[in-house]
Amino acid sequence: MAEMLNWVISRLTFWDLSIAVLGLFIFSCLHQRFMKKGPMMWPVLGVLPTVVFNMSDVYDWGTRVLLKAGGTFHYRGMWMAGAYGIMTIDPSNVEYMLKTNFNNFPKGSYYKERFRDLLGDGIFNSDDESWWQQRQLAKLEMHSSRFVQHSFKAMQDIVYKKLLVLLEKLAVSGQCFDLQDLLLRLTFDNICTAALGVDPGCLALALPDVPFAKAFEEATELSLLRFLMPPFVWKPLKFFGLGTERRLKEAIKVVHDFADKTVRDRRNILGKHGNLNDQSDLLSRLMESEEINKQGKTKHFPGNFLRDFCISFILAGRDTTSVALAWFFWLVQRNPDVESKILAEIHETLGHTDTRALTEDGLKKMVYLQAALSESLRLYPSVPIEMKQVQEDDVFPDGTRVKKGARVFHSIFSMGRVESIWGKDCLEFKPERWIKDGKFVSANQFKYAVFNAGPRLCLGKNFAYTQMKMVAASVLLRYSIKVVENHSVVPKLTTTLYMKNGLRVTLKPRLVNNA
Ligand code: HEM
Repeated sequence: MAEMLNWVISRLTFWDLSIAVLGLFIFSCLHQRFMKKGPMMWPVLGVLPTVVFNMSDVYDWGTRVLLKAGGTFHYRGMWMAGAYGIMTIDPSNVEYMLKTNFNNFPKGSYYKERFRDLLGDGIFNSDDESWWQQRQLAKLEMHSSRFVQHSFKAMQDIVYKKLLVLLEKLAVSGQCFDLQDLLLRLTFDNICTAALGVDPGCLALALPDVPFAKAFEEATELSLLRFLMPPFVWKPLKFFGLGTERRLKEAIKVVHDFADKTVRDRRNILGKHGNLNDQSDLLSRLMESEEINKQGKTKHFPGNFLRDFCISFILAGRDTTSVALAWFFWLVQRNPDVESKILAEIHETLGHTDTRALTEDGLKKMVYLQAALSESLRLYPSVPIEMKQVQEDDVFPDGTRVKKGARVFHSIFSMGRVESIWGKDCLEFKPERWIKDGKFVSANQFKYAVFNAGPRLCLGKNFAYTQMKMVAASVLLRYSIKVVENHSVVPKLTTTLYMKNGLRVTLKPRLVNNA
């Protein structure tokens, strides 16, 4: 037998070997293509080439593949890169991961390692005890009537004193502009005011480049780049301070310096006045909540706690509502019947008030607007895909097995387009699906995971709805929005669902008294 094998090997040529390897390659591709569920996995390169081929329409392609695979598939990344796991849109799997067996699906080291330089151990980048403590603190402060009133007042100021003034100028000039960019500026100013008590001024009339905002954006984008690069590339770049890692370090320094200075200045004010009674932002509230020990000395939060806490908070609330509003305005102008119903509801709510200013109670009454915003987020969720890392081997409710260290993705974008969840009209923009007997009816968290679900449910959900309703109603009441002809509206491939080319629009004032 051994002699025969030697005889065969001695006669093999280079071409024989090449043909054998090619045959094996084709066999493995065909086996994968026809015998397994999910996207095509290539030998050595895993799912990578398939994703690259479908990059131009990656979200819709992903939805098609997930539906064809019955809701869940296994994937694997490049050989030796250690990337493997599953992708799912099965609500029972999502519930299992986000609630039932929550502790086995943390954010995990893969995510945290890439964001640690920017976010430290802030709430958005922590698990276990550290996350839980920050969550309790944030919940307490954010749900206090003081914070709610302060943030509402801040929203009113930003909308009436800045956004509407700017829109008036743009409407009069008839100029075409990027509405998404304005909304991003608005929410950045708003979240910084709520978190730090500082308005960076991005939405000023001249639309300036604000170094802190620019650095924040760059630091986020460059941290995300670490998810696309293998560690053996970004880690040496970081060590030697080269390329993108050098730029990341510089951007993070600007962000941290700004936040550190804000914390220092606030401490000085607290030291001088003994209280921060006239400040209702999150940072001031946290500082005032620091314990005072028996000797009358303050026990400060450790290290960079306050800075990391606020930066995480800004990251969480920065672009999510602005991109949601951009998709909402785009969908509304394509659906004039929806627009008419929203307008009718705004007029009904405002009644005969002279100021045409929206109150908190007024916004709460706007059920149809709430439905239209929820519907828009269903089709275009601000966070399209979420990821968790498996702690210990586990089995999902649909029978899928996952190994320790695997990464589990759930596609919120695809879940919003599943017939078995939303019905045959799942691809249509229909706010009515959220209303029953004149009341807004929420969807099951695990089918509509737009704000996450379970113990890590988004802490800013109420804040976000109030902000979105305030902006949407104030703008639609005064202007009809026209998207520039032939402007291509497509999603950008990143962790937040930006419009890749922005939203180029012109404004037409409505024929009413714009007080
Ligand atoms: C349309 C707007 C928003 C959407 C769709 C949204 C969605 C989400 C999602 C999907 C998560 C989970 C992220 C993760 O764990 O990786 C999350 C977490 C969070 N969100 Fe929001 N968010 C929105 C607005 C906001 C706003 C305005 C704020 C702040 C005022 C905020 C504060 C937070 C915080 C602090 C967390 C972390 C919660 C935790 O880990 O316990 N969000 N949000």
